[in-house]
Amino acid sequence: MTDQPVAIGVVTISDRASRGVYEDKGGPAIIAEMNRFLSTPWRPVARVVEDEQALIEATLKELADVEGCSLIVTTGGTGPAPRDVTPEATEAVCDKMMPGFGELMRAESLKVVPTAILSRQTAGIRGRSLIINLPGKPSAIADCLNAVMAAVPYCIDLIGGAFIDTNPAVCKAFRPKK
Ligand SMILES: Nc1ncnc2c1ncn2[C@@H]1O[C@H](COP(=O)(O)OP(=O)(O)OP(=O)(O)O)[C@@H](O)[C@H]1O
Ligand SMILES: Nc1nc2c(c(=O)[nH]1)N[C@H]1C(S)=C(S)[C@@H](COP(=O)(O)O)O[C@H]1N2
Repeated sequence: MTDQPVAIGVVTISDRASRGVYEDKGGPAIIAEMNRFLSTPWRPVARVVEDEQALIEATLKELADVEGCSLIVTTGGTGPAPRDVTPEATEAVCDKMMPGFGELMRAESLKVVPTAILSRQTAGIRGRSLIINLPGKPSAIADCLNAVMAAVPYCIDLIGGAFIDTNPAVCKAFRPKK
C-alpha cells in the first residue's frame, strides 16, 4: 500500500469570509503554519463555513468520519459574541475534551494581547481525530499553534490517528514513550 499524505482539516468559521465580504486569510495561515511545522507529507482538507452551530458540527463530522482527518484545526467563532459557537459545536461532536490546549493557547496569547481571555477556544477528540480551535484573527494562528504543536503528534498517536512528525528546527515533537 502506498503511503498517503496525512489528511488535516482546515476550517475557517466566519460569516464574512464565507460570504466573500473579505478574503479568508485564516485557512491559508493554518496551511502555511502546518507546512512550516510538519516533516510528514500531508494534505489540507479545507472548508469555509458560517458561524452556524449545525453547519460547524456537520463539517467537523465530515472531516473526521468521512475524510479521515487525524487533525482538524478551526479558526474563528471562539469569542463571546452571540454568533460565536465554535466551542459549543466542537464539544457537541467530541467524545472527550482536552482542556489543556485551550488553557495553554490562552496563556501564550495573553503575552501578545490582553483580550486573549475573550477566546473560549478548546480542543477535543472525535474518534481518531484531534480537533483544535483557534481564534479568528489570522495572527492568532501562529501564536496558538506554536504553543501546543510539540504535544500534538503524541496526542494523535494515543488516539490511533496517523503518525505525524515535525521539523525539529521549528518544533520538536515530544513523544515520551518513543
Ligand atoms: N477568516 C478570516 N480572514 C481574514 N480576516 C479575518 C478572518 N476571521 C477574522 N478576521 C479578522 O479578525 C477580526 C476579528 O475576527 P472575528 O472572528 O471576531 O470576526 P467576527 O466579528 O466574528 O466576524 P466574522 O464571523 O464575519 O469573521 C475580523 O474583524 C477580521 O478583521
Ligand atoms: N493570539 C491571539 N489570541 C486572541 C486574539 C488575538 O488577536 N491574538 N484575539 C482575541 C479576541 S479580541 C477575541 S474576541 C477572541 C475570540 O476571537 P474569535 O471569536 O475570532 O475566535 O480571541 C482572542 N484571542
